Formats: sequence, structure tokens, C-alpha cells
Amino acid sequence: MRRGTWANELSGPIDPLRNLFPNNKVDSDVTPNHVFDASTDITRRGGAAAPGRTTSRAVNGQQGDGGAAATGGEPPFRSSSEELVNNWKKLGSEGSFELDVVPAFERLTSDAISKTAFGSNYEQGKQLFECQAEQLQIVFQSYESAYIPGARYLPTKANKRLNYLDVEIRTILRGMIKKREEAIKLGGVCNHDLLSLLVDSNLRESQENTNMKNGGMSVDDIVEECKVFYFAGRETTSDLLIWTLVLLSMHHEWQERAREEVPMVLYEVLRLYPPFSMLIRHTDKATKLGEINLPQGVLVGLPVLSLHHDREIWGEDAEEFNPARFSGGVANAAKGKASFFTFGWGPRICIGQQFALLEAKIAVTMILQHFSFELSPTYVHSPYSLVTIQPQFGAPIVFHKL
Ligand code: HEM
Repeated sequence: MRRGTWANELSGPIDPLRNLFPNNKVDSDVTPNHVFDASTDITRRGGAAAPGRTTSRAVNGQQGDGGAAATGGEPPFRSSSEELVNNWKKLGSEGSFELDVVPAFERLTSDAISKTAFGSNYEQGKQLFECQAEQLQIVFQSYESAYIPGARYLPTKANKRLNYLDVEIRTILRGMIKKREEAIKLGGVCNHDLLSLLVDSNLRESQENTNMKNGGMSVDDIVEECKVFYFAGRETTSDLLIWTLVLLSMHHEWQERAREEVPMVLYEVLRLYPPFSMLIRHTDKATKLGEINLPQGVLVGLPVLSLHHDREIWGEDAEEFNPARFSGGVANAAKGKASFFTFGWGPRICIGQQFALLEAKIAVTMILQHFSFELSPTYVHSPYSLVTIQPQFGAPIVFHKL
């Protein structure tokens, strides 16, 4: 069964979502037992790399060191959060100030993934992030117009722009890869970031097999991996931080407790506002899932959002913000069922979940150390889904320095 995204029906050269999450890897068939293996706490599963993943150590290797393991010493999560908090401290001479946290957290998570995975920073990755954001905007605008089969192949203004952006992104990434290859060949790079791992392992592979057909990744493969990480490492974690601040503003009593118990707050935010509200699979062949026979070629949607709000699983207070439900761990909160699907499940479970949780933990803890906060009177609660679940009108929050 193949992993999918909402936009998998869009295909061909001008499908940016497919470009962001390349869907060309075929999983082994998934049995219900495999999918619903509730015996292991999901929080511990993140450390295990799925077969064929070459990059798991790069993102899961951080053991509470502020992300330092990935970059050989410098703790980028901490430095990115420190920068954010220092900037906020300069705002508002009266001790209070109002801020839309959406752009602030987008920048923070962009900076963290740039540093950790690519040894650069937000400014260097900015052009790439902007191209990816524009790709998404164009795709989602196209959802609002009538669907005409084959329209994606027409040389419309939007399609031409999508093509242009795709070429632009590839050019930027190819440039980064080339530079890193040259630096590694000269022996001048000792980064342990994702890019170095990919390029270095590839160089070694190609030295061992002068003919690349014997294995290894092509430059295009590396480009695809980088695209996924740039996208996945940014938007989702930024959403987690945004909704955490919104919910802690709504439930002031939890701000105090969150200083001690950030992880369970984060899990509860991810339950109520999972960045991906739906996961999609495509059956490559006829498949039996429990009692259900699925023919070949159908799309199967897993409604994460509905599952996370199901009273039968989470109890009568399923709609309420109650981080204490996670006090005994994720498996316990989900009553032993695989019902917490924020990061997916099985072989394709999110490779960056520990990365995201550590990053969010550091950022929220540092913010709570310096500020208390509440929703601005201008805040309008309107979660909407634009690939991930976001606040439609931003998240203006009033901060008070402690
Ligand atoms: C709160 C933050 C995050 C959430 C909720 C999240 C969620 C997900 C989900 C639902 C999937 C798809 C699983 C499936 O289709 O079964 C996924 C895949 C993936 N995520 Fe995350 N993610 C987050 C953060 C990150 C971060 C920070 C990174 C990178 C550092 C990352 C890298 C990836 C990659 C590379 C994949 C594709 C894995 C594969 O195909 O094997 N994610 N993520």
C-alpha cells in the first residue's frame, strides 16, 4: 500500500505536493495487526528507523542536547529559541506587547531545520521556503476552481509558475549539494547534519562502485530528500507551537503547570490539532484490511482529526483541553489502542517526531520562563486546513514579561 497526500490526484510534472512528499516508495502490504500494534508506546517508536531510511540518525539522534548531536556541538534548537525570546524581550517598553505568533514560529522552525539538517540558517533557506510556500498557495487556489481532467498539463499561468518554482527549488538544492560535495572532497566539512550524511555516504558509495548503478543515491534522490525535510521540518512544528500558545492562552491555569509538564501539553495539542487532519493510502493491489476487502487502486483516508476527537476512545471530555490525560504516557491515554495518529503509524511513521517534540519543548519552555500570555481581543478562533491545520486569521497574542 502506498502513502499518499491529499493532492495525490494531482500528478505529473506540475504537482508540487508530490514533489514535496515524493510518493514513489512502495510499502510492503500493511496488515491490520501491523497498523494497530498498540503494544509499543508511540513516543518510543520514533527512535526506530523504518527499513530503507538512510537518514534516521540525523533526525532522531538528539538526546536532550538541544539538537546539538546533529551539528557536532552547537545546539541549534536552543540558539533559535534564544534568538526568538531575546527579540520578544525587546518588544514593548511597558512590559507587554502583542504579536501574531504565526510568522514568528514559521521563522523559528525554518531556522532550526536549516541549521540542523542543512548547516545553514533561515536567511539562507529563505528563498527555498518562499518557493515552497508559493507552490502550496497555487495548488490550494486550484482546489477552489472547477476540476477539469487533464488541466494540469495545460500551459496555464499557474502551471507555468509551478514549473518555474520547481526548477528554482531544484537549482537551489543542487547548488547546496554541489558546494557540500566540494567541501567534503577537500576535507573541510565535519558537519553531522542531514545534508553531509547524504552527500558523504553517496560520495563513498560512488567511490566504492565507480558505476552508480550498483547502488547509492543520485543527486536527484538527494534533492528529493532535502525537499521533504525542508517542508516537513517546518510547517508541522510551527503549527504545534502556534496551537500550544493559543491553547495555553485559553487555559491560563495550564501555563503554570506547563512549566513543569511540557510534554503532556504538547501531546494534548497534537491530539486536538493534529497538523495533518487526514492521512491517505493508495492500494497498489487488492488488499484485505481487517474485515474489509479493498480493491486495487482506491484511496483510503484515515481521518486523524475525527479519531482524535472520538469520545469512545478519549472519553466524554474528548473535545476538551486536558493534558493530564497524557500523564501516564501516550499508549495509556489512548487506552492501549493506536488512536494517536499525529505522526502516522507503521513503517512510514514520521521520521522527525522526536526532532519536532524536542524543538517544541525547548521553545515552549523558554517562552514560559520569560512570559505569561493571553489571546488578543482581535483573535478569531477559526482553525482551517491548508495542508496542515492553521489558524485562518493568524494568532495574535498579548505577552507580559515575567
Ligand atoms: C509536529 C510535527 C510533525 C508532525 C505532526 C509530523 C507528521 C508526519 C506525518 C503524519 C507523516 C506521514 C506519515 C504517513 O504517511 O504515514 C510524516 C512523515 C514525515 N515526516 Fe513528519 N511530522 C512532524 C515533524 C517532522 C519534522 C520536524 C521532520 C524533519 C526533521 C519530519 C520529517 C518527516 C519525513 C521525512 C517524513 C516522510 C517519512 C517517510 O516517508 O518515511 N517531520 N510526518
